[in-house]
Amino acid sequence: MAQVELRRFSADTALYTTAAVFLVTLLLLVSVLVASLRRKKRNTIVILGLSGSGKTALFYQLRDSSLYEGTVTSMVPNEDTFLLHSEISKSGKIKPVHVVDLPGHPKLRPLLDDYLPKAQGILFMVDALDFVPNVRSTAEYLYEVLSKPLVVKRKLPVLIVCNKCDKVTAHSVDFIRKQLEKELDKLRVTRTTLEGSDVAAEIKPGIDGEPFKFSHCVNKVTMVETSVITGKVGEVQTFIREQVKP
Ligand SMILES: Nc1nc2c(ncn2[C@@H]2O[C@H](COP(=O)(O)OP(=O)(O)OP(=O)(O)O)[C@@H](O)[C@H]2O)c(=O)[nH]1
Ligand SMILES: [Mg+2]
Repeated sequence: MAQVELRRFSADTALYTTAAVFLVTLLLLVSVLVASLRRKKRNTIVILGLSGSGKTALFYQLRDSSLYEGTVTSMVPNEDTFLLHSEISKSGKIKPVHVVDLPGHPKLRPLLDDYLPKAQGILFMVDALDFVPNVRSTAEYLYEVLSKPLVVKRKLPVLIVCNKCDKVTAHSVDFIRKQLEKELDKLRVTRTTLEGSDVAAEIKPGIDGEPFKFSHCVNKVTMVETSVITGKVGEVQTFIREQVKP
């Protein structure tokens, strides 16, 4: 009788040990998988916008909190992987962000297609001071971005950064939003009547038959006001960290 009990006891122990080993192995496998998926997650933020809107100035403000006094238009992409300057004093392991500042020169626009596949979010900069004369070209560039199949299908978040708000004559976010929505609405009609392979590949942003609104886009499109020159870029940093988790 005692022998039967002993045998049952050792059988139970063997069963529990096997189950425990199996569970630990499973847990280990899951954590390795999660870690490798986290590592593969994109950490690139792309800064776009017309020439002179302040992309390079923002890049240096984010990286070094330094004032970029340059007046030279960029001719090559400016990129680096770094911790946002505002996070440097934080303890613990923080994931660095890869920031790419793409030149606004129209001839260099095709570079966009090399960088967008790596992007986790887009900062689209607008010069709020010199906005009215450039509204059409700003809307055209923004349309190009918002209608890219990659942007729509991957639901890439776009933050429209209305820069240079330190100047009293800078336009408000509300004004810029209304004007851009109006222009994008017109572009939806004219672009679809154009011939050409690029246009054919575009996905018309917004809801068909309704006036264009950023809130109708499949991807999240939001707007903020900044002054790169005075360091008022907090909402840009928040946006970056929403896309690239620390
Ligand atoms: N007042 C004011 N000026 C700014 C601000 N941000 C940038 N600037 C100025 O705007 C000008 C253009 O800035 P850049 O950063 O070179 O512009 P960019 O978008 O990189 O232009 P490209 O390289 O030609 O595409 C520079 O003279 C900056 O000093 C700002 O917040 N306020
Ligand atoms: Mg530049």
